[in-house]
Amino acid sequence: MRGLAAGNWKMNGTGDSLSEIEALLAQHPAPACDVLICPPATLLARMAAAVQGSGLKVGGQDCHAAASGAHTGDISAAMLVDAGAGHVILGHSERRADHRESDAVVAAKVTAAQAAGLMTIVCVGETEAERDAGRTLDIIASQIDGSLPEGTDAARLVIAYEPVWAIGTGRTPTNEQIVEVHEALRRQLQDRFGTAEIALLYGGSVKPSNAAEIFALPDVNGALVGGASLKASDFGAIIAALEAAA
Ligand SMILES: O=C[C@H](O)COP(=O)(O)O
Repeated sequence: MRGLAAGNWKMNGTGDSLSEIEALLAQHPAPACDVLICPPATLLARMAAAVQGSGLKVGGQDCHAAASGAHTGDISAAMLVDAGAGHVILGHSERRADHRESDAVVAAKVTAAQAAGLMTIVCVGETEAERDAGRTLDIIASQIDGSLPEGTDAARLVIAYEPVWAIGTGRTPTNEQIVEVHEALRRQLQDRFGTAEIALLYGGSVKPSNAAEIFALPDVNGALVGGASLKASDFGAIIAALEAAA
């Protein structure tokens, strides 16, 4: 399956930051893997215009489960599509923590986003306390069960495994820990959807210096990158590592 290097800019970036996209396009005019940037919503339409006709895609970082209505500050899936998005990240641990998003809320968003035609990148991952208690695989299996609603379209699904304790900390799991979780995810998704074609991304402190090693692991089909996606030079090096791993 084609690898996916996805960048999540989180709450970073203004109009000036679009120069990083121009630099990335100059470095990777025709990437041999899928490349996605999810900027803040304020930049989505401008970034979509900037990457038009290139191999680079843009996506949202979240959407509301409702199609429209009285939800101040929220954005619907159709609005993301209208702004040029083809993907949306759902259930990121920062949304789960900052906005108390439950698995059921994430599941409702998956239904709405897929109905609007978006590829959905659903995030799962354990906290450090859960890992220390030996509950990692149970937590992740339960997040997958709860966050993927009946009727989920596997062809519009990507899963990102992001250990909460590895996000933005510079710490990463061991290769064995990543493989253990990705193998469990692969089995669970194969059992439920009857396909091994769902891309599994690893996320959490991916950077140019560790990307090649992570991409060489079985059942790792790419990465969801936070901090290192903000600079074209760093994200470009991660894209190159994924291209080389194919
Ligand atoms: O969505 C991205 C992840 O939360 C990873 O963030 P990070 O690469 O800054 O650790």
